[in-house]
Amino acid sequence: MPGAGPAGAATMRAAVQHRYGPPSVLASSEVGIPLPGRGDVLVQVGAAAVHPGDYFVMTGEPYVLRLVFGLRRPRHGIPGRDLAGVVAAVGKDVTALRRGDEVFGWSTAGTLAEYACVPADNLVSVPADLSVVDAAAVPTSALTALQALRDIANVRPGQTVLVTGASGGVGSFAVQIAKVLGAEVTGVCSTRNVDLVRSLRADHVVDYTRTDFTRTEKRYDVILDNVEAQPLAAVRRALTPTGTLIPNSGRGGRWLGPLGRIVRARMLSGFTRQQLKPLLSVEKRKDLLTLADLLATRQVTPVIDRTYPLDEAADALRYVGAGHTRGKVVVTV
Ligand SMILES: NC(=O)C1=CN([C@@H]2O[C@H](COP(=O)(O)OP(=O)(O)OC[C@H]3O[C@@H](n4cnc5c(N)ncnc54)[C@H](OP(=O)(O)O)[C@@H]3O)[C@@H](O)[C@H]2O)C=CC1
Repeated sequence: MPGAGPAGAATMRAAVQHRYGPPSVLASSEVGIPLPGRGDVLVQVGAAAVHPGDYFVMTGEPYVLRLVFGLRRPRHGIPGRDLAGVVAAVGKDVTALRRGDEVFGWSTAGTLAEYACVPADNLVSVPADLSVVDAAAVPTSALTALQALRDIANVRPGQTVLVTGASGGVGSFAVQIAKVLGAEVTGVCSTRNVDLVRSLRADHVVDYTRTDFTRTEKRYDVILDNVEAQPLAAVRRALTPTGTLIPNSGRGGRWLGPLGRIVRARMLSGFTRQQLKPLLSVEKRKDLLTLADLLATRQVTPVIDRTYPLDEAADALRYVGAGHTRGKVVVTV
């Protein structure tokens, strides 16, 4: 897009993949700057977070993902969903944002690049004093945690909530959001992350290398299981009689995986509707605004594990794919 890039450049740097595969399929390339449609915003990307979900989409495994993202090769050559940056240009119908605004939000793909085209409805203003890296870390993971705890589990003050993978991208937000909702929170993590999870205001921390939470006497009203290291039936033992378990390992695809497991568990293991609920999180602008408030008032603070420059996006995805991140991994552009 002539005029949008620096000195009117029409091309940009991006992490591009032409086929499914390991992180080495991602190559730093020069490509055309996308053109914003009528309701779109062209964002000059400052930072873009990467998720386990981005890793699965890059590899094209499990295969069922290819039904959505392209059968033979990825439909979107540039991966990446979450971003923060500055508005470089707006489409004809966009009135709420203007060139120069600092924004964060999500796209279906294409954020691992110098510029990304995003529907204006997917973006909100970055709260004052929040860095571009912190803002990019928020959208998908924090929205997932918020919707799981507030909307699906309907967490109420005084309830007991257990979060597995409490040191990870979703878990580190979930611990903080459960506290905001007034719950008594237990985070499950490894020894090296105990202090981190305590610093997120967890009331109790279970080190899974020493204690199996499914084998203690303690019972929880809500369990958000971001790891699914134990079978659902074992985790059910740790629920109160009216408790709710939300599995969220992302295994088998974002929606098909949880739905498949829940149908099987309900049919074969006698889980009730109340005991087991699928997490089908959907990005909503009003939830992003809620999160912007929580960030502005410092009730929620992103945890950043590592940042990588755009040219090393493959290394960022390799690291995320290994599954041991502490908070979020962000690519800076
Ligand atoms: N439904 C949705 O919309 C979304 C789903 N997801 C899914 O949620 C899952 C979690 O995502 P995310 O938080 O980003 O993942 P991360 O990779 O960021 O975090 C995983 C964390 O879990 C810890 N961990 C590993 N094994 C255990 C264990 N047995 N018990 C407790 N903690 C453990 C890891 O640390 P260590 O190994 O050091 O213990 C790491 O900190 C993913 O599978 C992802 O696909 C994510 C975003 C959206």
